[in-house]
Amino acid sequence: MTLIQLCGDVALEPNHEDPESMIPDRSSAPTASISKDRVESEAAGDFDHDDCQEQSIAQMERYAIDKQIGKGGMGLVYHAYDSTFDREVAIKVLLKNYQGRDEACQRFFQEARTTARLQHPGIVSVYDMGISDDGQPFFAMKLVEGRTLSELMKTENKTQLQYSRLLDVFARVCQTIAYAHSHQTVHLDIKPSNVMVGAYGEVHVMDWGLSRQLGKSPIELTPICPAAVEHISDEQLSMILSNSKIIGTPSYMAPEQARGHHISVRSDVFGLGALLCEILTGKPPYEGSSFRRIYRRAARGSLDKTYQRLDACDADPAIIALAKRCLAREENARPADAGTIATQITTYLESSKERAERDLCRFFELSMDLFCIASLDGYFKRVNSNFSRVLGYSDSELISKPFIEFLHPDDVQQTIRAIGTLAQGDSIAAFCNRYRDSGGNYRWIQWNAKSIPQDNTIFAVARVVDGPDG
Ligand SMILES: Nc1ncnc2c1ncn2[C@@H]1O[C@H](COP(=O)(O)OP(=O)(O)OP(=O)(O)O)[C@@H](O)[C@H]1O
Repeated sequence: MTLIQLCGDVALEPNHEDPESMIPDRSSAPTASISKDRVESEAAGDFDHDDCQEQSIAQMERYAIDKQIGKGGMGLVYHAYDSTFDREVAIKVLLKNYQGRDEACQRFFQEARTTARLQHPGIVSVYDMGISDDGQPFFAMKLVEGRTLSELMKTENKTQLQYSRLLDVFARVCQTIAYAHSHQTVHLDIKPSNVMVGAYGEVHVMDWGLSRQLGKSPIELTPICPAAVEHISDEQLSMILSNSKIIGTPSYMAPEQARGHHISVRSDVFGLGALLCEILTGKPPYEGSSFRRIYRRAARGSLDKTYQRLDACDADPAIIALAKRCLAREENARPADAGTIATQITTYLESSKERAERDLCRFFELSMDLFCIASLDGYFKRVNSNFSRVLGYSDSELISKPFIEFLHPDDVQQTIRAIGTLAQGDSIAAFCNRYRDSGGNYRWIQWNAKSIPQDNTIFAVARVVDGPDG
């Protein structure tokens, strides 16, 4: 039975109405499974993920396998110890069901080679590849100790601080993809589960298994006839996509990538927009109760609801506009490449930090109070101009000596006790001591302070009072 008719260069007209309404009721349709969540070209097939429960890898001479730490569309990832270099590594092993399939093996090693060729702090280093002692294709790479962006987004609540942290992660992803674009490589599967944030804040773009090397022109695929995917099962759709060499994850896919027209750097630009959309709204551009529904939305570029969702979120309009530009249905309406987005988001983040700093300084200047940031080991790190006005010293004089040197000798012990209280994480309120001014006179100063012990930092606000009782 012929399931599909592949046609020539057919474009799907984006449906600006609710795409769900056009889909016959197939409430019994299976929901997207892991293997179908991502569309793969050569290796797609009858893989059963339950089988990987039974897959293990024998210990190797160089690598001592510890435990499984991840599972992806093509492989299992293990934590291991590399005895040659005395270090921990991650080892990815091709899933058992793909072993013995030449194309799948080639693609697996191609992933290792591409990742190794791209040398950038945002891409894990590949150390080794080969066949394990028990005959399984594997490659060894830097072990990233951290969490995926999708895990981070689930746990982070969206305070302003965490939101700007996620935007920082996004900027780093853009820089990494920009580097890949400058080496004519497109990733084609940008999504939160393919971004890992390490324990020290390092950001890695993972899973270059679907990446492609671009020539001078975009890579042409085999376009899918829209009618072919209207009334078919998820399994049939998987097969059609596989035959058309369509690759990616439908929830995050550019329309031209999903339709099988072609792929270019602007397909990755859409992927970056999809990542930004999930950071801003908590959801990817396309949602649906089944793989088929999500795929159809992607192929049609049914983005009206996505744009509405973005408009309704409480992010800065400049960032919403950037996300919408990246998610433009028409490729030419998107930013030219990841480098352009990296510049825009970095400029935005720097200017918002500068703005926040400027606003803060204006408040400091308006106030008659003394503001300072100090360290728990007894030095001012930063003081506002009121310190100089009140005490007559320059900022550098105040910062260069332990603050205890300015104190009245009778106030030293109780000040040390107050710092002890702050070091425990407790605040102090209306604490008074005397500071010597540049003329040798002592001024009573009343402090309110709190600390962040893990940052070794005290934040304090003070004012001159007539005596300990004000
Ligand atoms: N170098 C690494 N260090 C630590 N953990 C890793 C490393 N590489 C992968 N992992 C973990 O293994 C999981 C599976 O990774 P993998 O690249 O095989 O697939 P994936 O990107 O999650 O899935 P898919 O291939 O289906 O898109 C990751 O989500 C991550 O948690």
